[in-house]
Amino acid sequence: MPARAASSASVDGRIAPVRCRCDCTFGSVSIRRTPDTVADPTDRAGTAAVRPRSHARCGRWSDDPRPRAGHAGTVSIQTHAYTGSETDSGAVAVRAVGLTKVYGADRTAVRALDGISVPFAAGRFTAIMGPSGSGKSTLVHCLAGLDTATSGRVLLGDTDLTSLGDTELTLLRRDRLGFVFQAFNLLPTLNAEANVLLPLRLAGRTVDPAWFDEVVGILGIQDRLTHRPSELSGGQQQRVAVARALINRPEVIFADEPTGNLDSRSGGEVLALLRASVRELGRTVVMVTHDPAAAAAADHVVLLADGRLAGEIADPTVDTVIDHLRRLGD
Ligand SMILES: Nc1ncnc2c1ncn2[C@@H]1O[C@H](COP(=O)(O)OP(=O)(O)OP(=O)(O)O)[C@@H](O)[C@H]1O
Repeated sequence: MPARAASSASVDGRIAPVRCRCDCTFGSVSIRRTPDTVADPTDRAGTAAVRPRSHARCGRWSDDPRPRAGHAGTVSIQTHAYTGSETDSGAVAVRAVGLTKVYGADRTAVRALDGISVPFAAGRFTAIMGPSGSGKSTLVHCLAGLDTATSGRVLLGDTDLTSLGDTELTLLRRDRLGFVFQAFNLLPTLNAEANVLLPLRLAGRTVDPAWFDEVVGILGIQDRLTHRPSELSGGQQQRVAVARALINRPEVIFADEPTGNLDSRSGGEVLALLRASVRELGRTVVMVTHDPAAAAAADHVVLLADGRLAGEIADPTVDTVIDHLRRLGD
């Protein structure tokens, strides 16, 4: 099923109210690419001139007050922005509470996380940044149940991950989380469709064809579904990985340097798609990155230094991110 289109109007680069034909829960997205598109990761909305801001679940519409001139060559995603109650109410999707992680022991001990407490808002895109060795990957791995903390807690909604055994953690990761890694981590013997569907197959769940079509439509991989990873570009492989992360409608998608192996164009497209996952599909994304342009695609940046929280940036731009990193000595 192709993504449904939203009707729109744009006057002199200003956002005009639009009426959409969406009938899904969180709203749908229609992606239009012009032949000469060039991804612009600093385009925070990942949109062209018109970005309807809607309350997709109740059908209310409003103007985006900010003038938003079209970015030449931007990945053009015409959206129903997700402004659901989770975001509005400030609900937290996942939270670290006094989290400490020590690798090794005695003289070789490394305190990668040092009692860090930080919430990650539901329905938002948060980037984690900081100097090399500051604990970014360790934090994300602990939040995602891929690594166990030495002390402290990780709360996914009401679930305390640190109280779960290995089997429970495996099931939780499978059922409630999505992952996007720098190295794509696709299974080479499976085609793109089978890779996307893998989490559902492992869970013994059936596929919702409408959701599958919507996800692959958003990610623009409809015509690559029969290809194996070796037959796809890096950017296409990462699109498949994002689709796989979305297919089980996870509460949180964790991304560790998702653009690290991509050229700037493909990286920008993947960032726009992660934003679309948040704004159009109501997901929560937590992403580790070294790239200020990638961080500027997020709603919020959490800064780490020496395993501790070292600052936060609301509504980051490339300049504010670089400025904060400079002050951290990165
Ligand atoms: N398995 C491990 N065993 C021992 N020390 C580790 C291990 N993993 C990470 N560390 C150490 O923990 C600290 C934090 O590492 P981590 O990879 O989380 O940092 P990072 O901020 O993600 O770094 P980078 O930006 O370089 O990827 C570093 O000093 C690192 O050397």
